[in-house]
Amino acid sequence: MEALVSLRATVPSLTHRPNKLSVRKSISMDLPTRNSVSVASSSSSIRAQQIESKDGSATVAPVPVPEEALKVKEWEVGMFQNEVAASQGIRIRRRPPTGPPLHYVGPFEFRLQNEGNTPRNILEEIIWHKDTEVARLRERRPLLALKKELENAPPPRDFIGALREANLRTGLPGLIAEVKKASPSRGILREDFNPVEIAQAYERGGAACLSVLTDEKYFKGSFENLALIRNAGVKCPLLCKEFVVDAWQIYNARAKGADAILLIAAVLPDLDIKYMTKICKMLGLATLVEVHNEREIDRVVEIEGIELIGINNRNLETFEVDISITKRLIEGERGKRIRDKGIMVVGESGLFTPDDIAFVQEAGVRAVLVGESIVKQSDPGKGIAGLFGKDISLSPN
Ligand SMILES: O=P(O)(O)OC[C@@H](O)[C@@H](O)c1c[nH]c2ccccc12
Repeated sequence: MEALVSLRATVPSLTHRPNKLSVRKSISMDLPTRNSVSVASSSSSIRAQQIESKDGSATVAPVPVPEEALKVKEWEVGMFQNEVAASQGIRIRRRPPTGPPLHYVGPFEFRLQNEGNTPRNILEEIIWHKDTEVARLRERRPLLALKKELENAPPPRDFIGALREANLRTGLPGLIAEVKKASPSRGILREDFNPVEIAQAYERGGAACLSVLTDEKYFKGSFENLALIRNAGVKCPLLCKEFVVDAWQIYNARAKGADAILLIAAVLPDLDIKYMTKICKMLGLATLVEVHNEREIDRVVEIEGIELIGINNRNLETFEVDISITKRLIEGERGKRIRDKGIMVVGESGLFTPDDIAFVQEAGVRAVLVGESIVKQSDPGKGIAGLFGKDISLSPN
């Protein structure tokens, strides 16, 4: 049996896009386990209203009272973001598309599993989790409080300048060495994980900059690690490796001592990247904008103020790694455009040997971002010499 749940008249603010609010749901009598429907009583704060359903018959549907209209509005914004993103080829949805918040769906709550509520891949799962995580954190420390903290933050250092300098000094790509304990694709990379010791070893080994993972749930990182490394006196500029979905996170990163932050083009529409880059500039942070395919790099190159683009050889949706992606994305005309604009390119992920480094250098990168191959070594500093095939520390012995 098929039922059409029309939300049109339940959310007055959405009537300008009524077609987006008709949700077709299959409800069968003997509920199959994969499409199970859980039903709970609706909130008492919902008023009922008569609406016309598709076939013209009148039905009763709930109307949110004003204090809850805000939640609906938030949901609407989320949906709108998903649409803008999709128009730019972004497949990652910022929020689960089935909504609005449960009890607006009808006189009963309907929650259909595996019908849009399930993330399509790991990146989408991370983003959905991040969105709620940030909303919670933001409530506890509003932007205004965070802005105050900035006054006491250690001053930002020149991330891109350090990469350029290292490239000139060694004739090899400047190294961003990643402090990485684990990842969803590789599991735990290092059991005895002391972030400060690893950071100091990287610095001694000749890293130009460090990348510190701050996501807790999926990468076992933390902002505490970032602050510890900064406060231990490590001089290499620090990249905050986060999944940014909200400008609040940029202020937070700077407050913790970051010198640069990652923005992922597979997640953020152009306008977000543009305005987040502006905020970063204002705060003295560099942005590393990460891309993985032609469409993303073409979008990013045209955004005003972009200075550093990272090409991730790992597809964050499937975990597949292929270092020839770096080469493919900066070949020919596209590469020329990037060089003409003076944008520095970073080759990211899956780099293990001197041959790998030579391959991406030949392709045109002037910096690399490396985690697994060096963090796994008993002495991560010596791991750098192994990666480059030579000692690149400032005082080689
Ligand atoms: O450990 P690897 O394969 O050397 O990769 C490092 C870095 O490129 C990778 O951790 C990374 C690149 N982009 C990301 C975005 C989020 C989390 C992690 C990443």
